[in-house]
Amino acid sequence: MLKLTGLSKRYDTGDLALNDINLTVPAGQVMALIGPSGAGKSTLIRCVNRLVEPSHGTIELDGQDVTRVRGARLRQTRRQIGMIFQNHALVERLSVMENVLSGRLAYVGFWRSFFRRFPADDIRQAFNLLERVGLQTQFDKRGDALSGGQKQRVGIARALMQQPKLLLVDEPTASLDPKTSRQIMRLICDLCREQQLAAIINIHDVVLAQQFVDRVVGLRGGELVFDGDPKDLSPDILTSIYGEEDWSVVDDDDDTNDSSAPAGVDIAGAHP
Ligand SMILES: Nc1ncnc2c1ncn2[C@@H]1O[C@H](COP(=O)(O)OP(=O)(O)OP(=O)(O)O)[C@@H](O)[C@H]1O
Repeated sequence: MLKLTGLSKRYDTGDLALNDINLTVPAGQVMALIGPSGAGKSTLIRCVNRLVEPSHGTIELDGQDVTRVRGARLRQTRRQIGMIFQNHALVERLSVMENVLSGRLAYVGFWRSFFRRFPADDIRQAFNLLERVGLQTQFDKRGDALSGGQKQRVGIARALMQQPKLLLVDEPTASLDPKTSRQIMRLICDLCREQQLAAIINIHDVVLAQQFVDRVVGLRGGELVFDGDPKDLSPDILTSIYGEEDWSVVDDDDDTNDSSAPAGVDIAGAHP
């Protein structure tokens, strides 16, 4: 479980990127973080993995205050947080298997991993994860020989190799086609539920998020302006997050707008 209490961040430039954010994400819950550009989504994620130092407030992971830990404790904390990136961040010249095993780097140490001496259990776990993400037959392919969707699956398997308590996911579908985007969102959400991981997904595609996540949090100007069920994202609430827009206008070429959208909510075409 992740708990943020009174989390604020003011950058040296004077920008107040987060203002008194209070949030609890229980194990197994997938939360989408939405909001316009500059709302503070990346800052929140960076505070949690401690790439950015919060100005005020606390961050607790499974009851442990990780807000100001340093050195070995910071490394231990980061081990518990799996990251999935928009650009996959694979080592392109390494194989799929080597990329997945690199998720164990923080556990096995540099020299052992440098000589590729991973324990047999790690290799077994990597094969299991590759099977789970549908890449078991591609384990010896180089990273640069994969499609965008396949790279993202490797990124997911690598994050899970860490055996994290929390997943932080940054725009996982930004460069993917609509069908692959849905498959990747479904995979991430299913895995979080199966493995009882808390997850925060920073995502711009509101319709896609609504179809898969358990909860949506909306930020605007560093403030939390919505925290609720995806099906409660009404046009009024979307306006409170993103500002004035005619949310009922449907784009003809909007492939993600399908009948599986939550019933009773007019979210059609809600692509801010
Ligand atoms: N390193 C930094 N130094 C100073 N100000 C920053 C820094 N990073 C972000 N900001 C400011 O903090 C605010 C929140 O930015 P942030 O990147 O967290 O927003 P975001 O919601 O992730 O935006 P986007 O969707 O465009 O990625 C903005 O006003 C931004 O200009």
